[in-house]
Amino acid sequence: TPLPRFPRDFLWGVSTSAQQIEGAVDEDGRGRSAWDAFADGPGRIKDGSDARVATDHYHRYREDVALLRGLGVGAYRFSVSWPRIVPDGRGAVNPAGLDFYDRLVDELLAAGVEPVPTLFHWDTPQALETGDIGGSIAGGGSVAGRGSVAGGGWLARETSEHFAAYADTVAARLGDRVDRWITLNEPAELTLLGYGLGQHAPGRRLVFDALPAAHHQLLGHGLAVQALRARGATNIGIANSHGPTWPASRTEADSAAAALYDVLLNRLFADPLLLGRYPDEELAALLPGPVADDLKIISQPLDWYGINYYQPTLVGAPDPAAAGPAEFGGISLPPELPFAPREIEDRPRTDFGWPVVPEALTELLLSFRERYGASLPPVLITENGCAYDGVEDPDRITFLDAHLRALHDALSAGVDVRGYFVWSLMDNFEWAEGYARRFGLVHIDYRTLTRTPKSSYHWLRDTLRDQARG
Ligand SMILES: O=C(O)[C@H](O)[C@@H](O)[C@H](O)[C@H](O)CO
Repeated sequence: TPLPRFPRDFLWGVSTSAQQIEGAVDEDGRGRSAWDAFADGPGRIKDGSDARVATDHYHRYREDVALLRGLGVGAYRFSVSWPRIVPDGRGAVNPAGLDFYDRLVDELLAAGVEPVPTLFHWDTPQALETGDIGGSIAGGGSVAGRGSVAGGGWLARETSEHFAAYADTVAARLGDRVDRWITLNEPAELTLLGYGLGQHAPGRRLVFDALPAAHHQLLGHGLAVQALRARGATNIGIANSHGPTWPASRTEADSAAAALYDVLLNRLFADPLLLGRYPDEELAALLPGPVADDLKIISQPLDWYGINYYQPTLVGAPDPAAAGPAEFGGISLPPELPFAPREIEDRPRTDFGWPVVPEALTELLLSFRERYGASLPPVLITENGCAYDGVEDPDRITFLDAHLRALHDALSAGVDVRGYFVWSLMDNFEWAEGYARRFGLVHIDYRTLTRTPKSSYHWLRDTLRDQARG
């Protein structure tokens, strides 16, 4: 059966991020990012690769914009590379970096595709992580004539302020042509995987001592909103990762574990923005700085709220009888974590092993309306997608079709959702998984960098044509 009809002004788009597609990491004055440094660490990336070339989008962006035009989407969510614009994360701006996004934005507008930049998608300038300035060097320490300052990346409050200064620089250059802005991508994942478990850059395994990185990202978001508004922006959102948390059983232990997981992965990153408070007093007490004042900055009203949805999480209490530390998604969890994610059974799985649960997207949106009510601005699904191999990808078509129906169910139930962005336009560098996981609508041959639209690309093009016919 054909897809239900979405509103005429529904925003259809696709998403990517700079570190995952651009390549050209040493070109035109770009500084080093935390992911450049992380990928240089042996065994950090499963297939031993790095993002030095990725899909070479930096040189092939015209071809990629032509693929967007061919798809018929109304918008393209990409990210701006902070180290390409401000190589050391603070101080000197790199004009050649801004020139690249000028060219990309002009190419998009000429193709009738709205540019939707994310200011930060995990590629923290390495100099902010290590404190080295004047040419980031892996491993920290200062070299004569180069100097060093407090490092620590998002563990450091300064990084929030440097982020706002960078946001202002980008808005000053692109604000005349960009209407819709995204401050951060998934602060929850960066906090958990980058600072908590060490699975992602910068590779810190601080467990609960990672919490300051959460607060400083949210503060950076708030300060960036102020900077964008000061430049006249009127259409600002964030792209937060969310998914329902299901208790593994009705036992008190499992319910408590699931509730804590939901606080740490969902509510810790939504409540401060939408309710102006942290979901838990004890947790808030662990955070550095004038939290109450910071919350005023963090909770400035947004014009819309972005949700990245992939899957629900089944959570139970750690199994005391378990032989070793709990594992989840190939990540060994620190024993002090009072919860353990469990595998969701009896569901189809993507080639990444993720369960396919479209109805959980409906559940998530209804629960958000329930919890945040009038504090929830219009919603955009800023990412949804799946990893499957092959140019012929019927499973991806089935996945997208089912999630669009689930989204339409939430719309019909009155949730104010205004758009949907597929992750991703093309296969790309899937972080610690390297190039082994393919999320694209367009296949990339990493030897020749040839782009080949997959059957899902054609399906989405026809679907959008059909929707436009109305
Ligand atoms: O959600 C994320 O983790 C990121 O935003 C993307 O960069 C990922 O590549 C995608 O989600 C697939 O995992």
